Amino acid sequence: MTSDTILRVAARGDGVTADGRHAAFAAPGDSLHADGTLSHGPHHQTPPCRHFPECGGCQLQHLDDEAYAAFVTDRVASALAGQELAADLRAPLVSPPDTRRRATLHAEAKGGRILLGFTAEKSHAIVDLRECHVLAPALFAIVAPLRGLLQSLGFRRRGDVHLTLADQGLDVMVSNLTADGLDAAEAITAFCERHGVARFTIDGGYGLETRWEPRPVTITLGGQPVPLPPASFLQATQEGEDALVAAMREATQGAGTIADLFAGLGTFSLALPARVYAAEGARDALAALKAAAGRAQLPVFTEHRDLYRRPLTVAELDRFDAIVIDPPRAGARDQAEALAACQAKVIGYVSCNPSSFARDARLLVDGGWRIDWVQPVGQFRWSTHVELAARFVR
Ligand SMILES: C[S@@+](CC[C@H](N)C(=O)[O-])C[C@H]1O[C@@H](n2cnc3c(N)ncnc32)[C@H](O)[C@@H]1O
Repeated sequence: MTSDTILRVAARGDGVTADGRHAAFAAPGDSLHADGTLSHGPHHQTPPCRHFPECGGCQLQHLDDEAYAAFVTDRVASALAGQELAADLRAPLVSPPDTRRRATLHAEAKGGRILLGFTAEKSHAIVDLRECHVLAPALFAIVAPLRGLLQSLGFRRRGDVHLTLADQGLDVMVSNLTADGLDAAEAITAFCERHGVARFTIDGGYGLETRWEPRPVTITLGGQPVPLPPASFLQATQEGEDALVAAMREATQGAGTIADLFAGLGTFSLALPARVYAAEGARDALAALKAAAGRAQLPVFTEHRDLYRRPLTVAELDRFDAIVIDPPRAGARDQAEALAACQAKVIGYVSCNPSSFARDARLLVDGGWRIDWVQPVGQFRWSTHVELAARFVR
C-alpha cells in the first residue's frame, strides 16, 4: 500500500488517501495519481444505474458491497470517535437494492415535458428518472404513468411527489397540483384504477384533498394496521424497520414499562411487548397510533407533545423501566440531558444521524451511562445517509 492508496470513504462520500487527499468517486483500494486520475482497485464496482453520479439519490454506487458496508460502519465509528467515544459496533445491516418503500420525488414542467425524479447532487435540477436501483419496483413502476397524468392535467409548476407503499398498494401525494373540473377528476380516477393506486392526494395550496381512496389506507406496524396519513414518516425499507425493531426489542427486553419518544405512527410502540407511553409531535401520526392501539386493545398510552420545547423531565423518565428514543436528524440534546440524569434501567436510541447521536451519547456517557452496543443500519443503500440503533446501560 502506498501513500496514494484510498484507505476509506469520508462522510460526504469522497475517498481519502493515507496522506489525507480527497478524491471523488474513489473506493478503498483505488490509487490516486499525481495528475488526479484514479486506478480502480478490487472494491470499485461499475455503478449499476445510468443516472449515477448525476442523480442525488445515490452517492456510493461505485463501492462494492464490502466497501459500502465498511462505509456504514466507519461513519458511525468516526462520529463516535469525534466525541471521544468508542463502542462495540455490530456488523452493519444494509437493505438490498430495489426495496425503498417511501420516497419523495420532484416534478416540474419543462420544455413541454414533465420531469420526474430525484434532484441532482447539490442542485435543484430534476434528474428525469428512467431507471432506479433503490426504489421498490411498485414505486418505480408509477413514475412513467405519473408523468403522463401530470401532463394531461396541465401541471405547470414544480411540486413534490410523495410515494409510499401502503398495505393496499401505492399511496401518492402530489403538491402544487390543481385538478379542477370533471375531465381532471376522470383522468385521476382512470389513472388510479389502471395502476392499482391505493390513494391519490393533491395539495393545490389549500390543504390536502384526497381524490381517490376506495378503501382506507393503512400501514401494518407490529402486526397492527395503522391508518396512514398522507406523506407520513415511515422507515424507508421493511428491512430497515425490521432491523431497528429487532434492536429495540432486544435493547428493552424484560422491561414492563417503556417510554417511546418521537413515536411517529408507532413503529416501536406497537412492536414492544410492554406497557408503552408514546410521545410524538405530529398530531395526525399520533391519532393514527392511538386508533390502531385502541382497536387492538394494546396498552399504549399516547401524548401529543413537542419534545423539543417540552422534553420529558427526569421525574417523568424515572417512571419507566426503559426509554426508546428516535429523534429527527437534529438529535435531541435537551431530552438527552434529562435522560443522562434519569433512573431508567436502559435506553434504546435509534438515530438517522450518527453525528447528532454521538453528541447525545456524549451527554449520556458523561451522566454515567455506558454504550452496550451499536448496530449500524444502511437503509438508504448507496447513499451517505447512515442510521443506527444503540443500547445504553448504567
Ligand atoms: C425519525 S422519526 C421516527 C418515528 C418513529 N419512531 C418511527 O420509527 O416510525 C422522528 C419523529 O419525530 C417527530 N417529531 C419531530 N419533531 C418533534 C418534536 N419537536 N416533538 C415531538 N416529535 C417530533 C416526527 O413527527 C417523527 O414522527
